[in-house]
Amino acid sequence: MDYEDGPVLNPTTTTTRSGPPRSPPYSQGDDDRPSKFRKHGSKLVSALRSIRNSSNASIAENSLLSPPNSPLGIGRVLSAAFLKNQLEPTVVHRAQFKSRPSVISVDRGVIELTPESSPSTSAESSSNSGKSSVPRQSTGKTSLDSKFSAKSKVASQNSSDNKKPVTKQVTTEGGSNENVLTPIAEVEIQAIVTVEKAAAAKIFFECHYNDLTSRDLTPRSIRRRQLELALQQDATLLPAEKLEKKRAWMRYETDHLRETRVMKVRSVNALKGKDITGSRYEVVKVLGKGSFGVVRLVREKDDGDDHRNPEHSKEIFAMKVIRKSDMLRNSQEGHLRAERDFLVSAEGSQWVVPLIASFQDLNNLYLVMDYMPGGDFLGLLIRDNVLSEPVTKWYIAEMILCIEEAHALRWIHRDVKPDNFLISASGHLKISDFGLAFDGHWSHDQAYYNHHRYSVLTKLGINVEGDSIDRKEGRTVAAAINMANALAGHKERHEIHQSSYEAADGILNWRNRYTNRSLARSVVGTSQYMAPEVVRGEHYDARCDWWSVAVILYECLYGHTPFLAEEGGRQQTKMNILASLHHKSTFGFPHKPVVSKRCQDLIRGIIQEKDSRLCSRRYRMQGQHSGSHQHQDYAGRYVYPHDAEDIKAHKWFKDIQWDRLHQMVPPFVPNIKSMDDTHYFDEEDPISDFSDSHTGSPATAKEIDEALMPFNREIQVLAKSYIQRPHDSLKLKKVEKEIDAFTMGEEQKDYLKAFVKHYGQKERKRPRDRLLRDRDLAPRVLELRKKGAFLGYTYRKFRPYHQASFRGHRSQGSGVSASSAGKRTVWHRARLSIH
Ligand SMILES: Nc1ncnc2c1ncn2[C@@H]1O[C@H](COP(=O)(O)OP(=O)(O)OP(=O)(O)O)[C@@H](O)[C@H]1O
Repeated sequence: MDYEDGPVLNPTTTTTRSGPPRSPPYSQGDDDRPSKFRKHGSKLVSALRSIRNSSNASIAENSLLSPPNSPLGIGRVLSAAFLKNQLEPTVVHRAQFKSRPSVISVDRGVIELTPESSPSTSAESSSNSGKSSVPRQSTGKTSLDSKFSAKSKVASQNSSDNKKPVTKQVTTEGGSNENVLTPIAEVEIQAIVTVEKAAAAKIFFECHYNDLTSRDLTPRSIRRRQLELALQQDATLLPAEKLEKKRAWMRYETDHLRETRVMKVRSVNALKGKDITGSRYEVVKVLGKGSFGVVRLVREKDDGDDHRNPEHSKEIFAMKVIRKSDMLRNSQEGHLRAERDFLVSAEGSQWVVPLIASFQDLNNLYLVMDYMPGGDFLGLLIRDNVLSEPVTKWYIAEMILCIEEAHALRWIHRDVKPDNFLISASGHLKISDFGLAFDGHWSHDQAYYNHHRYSVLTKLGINVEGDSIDRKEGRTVAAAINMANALAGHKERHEIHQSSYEAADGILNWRNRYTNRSLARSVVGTSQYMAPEVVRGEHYDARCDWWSVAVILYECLYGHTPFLAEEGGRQQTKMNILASLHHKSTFGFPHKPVVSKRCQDLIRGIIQEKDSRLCSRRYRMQGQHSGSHQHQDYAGRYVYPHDAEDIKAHKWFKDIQWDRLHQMVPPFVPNIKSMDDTHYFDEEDPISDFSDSHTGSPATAKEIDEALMPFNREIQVLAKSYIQRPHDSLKLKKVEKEIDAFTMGEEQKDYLKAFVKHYGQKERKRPRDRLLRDRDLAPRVLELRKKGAFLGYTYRKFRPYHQASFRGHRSQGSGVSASSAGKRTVWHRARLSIH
């Protein structure tokens, strides 16, 4: 998939570098310090206190944070507080805080305070007291700017003692003074640590209260209504039986609440490294691999917790494991949150792969889903090359219903392609991979996360150096302008406006009202299936998903996609897409296989510019009706429910019974022998699990020598040289070719290849985020983000043990249970031929 080409994040204005050297904010006495800075100091501590308190109380994932009875009420109060926090600094009302609390103390277990009158390692405190053991000049160079601004960097290099530990006096909350040794470089890092933590706290609270206040009904109340409706309509039950069912339901709800709380506590423990949540699942096989990590087939381990439901613990699931560090380096937080949020909001849908749970530990995010044993639709296309028209029609019809389901929830998928439709045990399709799906909400926009972090750093005048390329680029005027523009864009999108505050009806909605339209232009998707408006980076809407369906329809019938360029790569493919609309020669139908005129007419109807594209006429009339924004997503894009009405009404689909499709037997039903049958996922080369690759501490020389013992010296030297250079997949292929040319047995060659893969370092992409490119800061910042960036990720699906009798009318779980597999009727053994 192609991810958004977002700006590479360079947080600080390079103008700081080229402009006159700033006075280091910490280098002057309190009286000289700009009031703006003082305010930020208390703001930071206030935010920090909230994160500290929150982590103590496990608020992040823990129900101890459970809001008071009236979420709307508390939401308003809290959001007003957030808003205020942006408009003016938070005041720390604590009588004993006569001085500005030190950011140094922030990362310690206890909040410590540095009185401005006390001597300190920081220039600020030394200048205040004049009693510091460190002379004023040298401490001046150790201010925040000393690391981050070019000029003071030179000064700091000249200072021989700027990295030496010096004595700092701190006052604890109890008021006692103590001397602490703090290296000066650490002071600088601590400031960034504080900003990171404050940002994580703000992001968590804003997302949490947005979630609570943005919906009228809780999932629990929806479930209760569904139950009451079902019981009301069931004339076969006696009143006493209905009462018993209600009581049973209450017990399930109580169990669900408790188990959700347990999961959240486990996630909090896992973040502290006390529990490896993923290890509660036994890995059966690796099903697939993507840009994110891996999808594994897993079996829940029987940990003895669940005595009431012995069946429950034996279930098989597909678990998507997403490595946090890769995603953070690639600035994918917005996408990851979007994927999880979409799957949560699609609970109960029969056309979306059901999410069972989501959680995290220190290194990974986990999405546990129903296992789709039939593999993905691409696998089916690969096996059969071309499909007949009736079979194609069936699958395209199901794809249409899948996409309509996402649109009904006001989400655009943006990456519709055969690999993203999975085949369930019963043979029906379900749509998956919402990694690029978007509803335009601010919490799914990466710029929101960047803004929270970098706006404070910029205000504090902290200039992050980044890597050598940043340092080189930082000197060019163009880079400075780019940077200023990128920051201005984020600011506009995510900073609160005074007027919006005054006019606010629901304060937590302010970001959505001010969301920049540019959000609706990001170029994402897989090029072959991309609609022309997406390729051009124009404002697009849900109609882009229908274009992709027409491309798949063509592919099913002809065995290849219409615009794929054999030479020229992605760029040429995109050119072909654009050219197809103007030059008939670039888009036509091959003579073979023979395809009906009706079908070709349908494809032609959809392969059109969006304004004349076949789907729903409502798009053409958009904005003409009052209240039409009810069909717009948060970024202002139009997404209508049931928006394939014109496609469904096309003559080619005349014989499709749209309402009954999900009850009918599909043309291909997976032939599965057991509930963990994975033969539809079998690959020639087994997919390696990322936990197999060497990611921990580097192997010792002894380990490497031992691994190479079976080879002669010449091969040993060569093999060692291979693992010294970091490799990407291209380089690895080259190395493997070289190994193939060795005169040795095939087994030995395979061993050597495995050796290089295992011990060799993977070449890392340059992180998009400048903080994560800075050699000194990156490890610390990454660790913090791994802990704090995904708070609130935990989710557990409501699954009463005897679901069948209570299942809501939309729900159609297709999970494959070990003990129930034999009894299920959905396991149609007869595999129909699809030729
Ligand atoms: N619920 C599931 N059941 C069975 N297999 C699954 C399931 N979810 C994912 N897979 C397999 O894992 C593969 C990768 O999953 P997914 O599409 O979510 O990853 P991705 O990296 O986001 O994909 P891409 O990089 O192609 O966009 C799928 O193509 C499919 O083969």
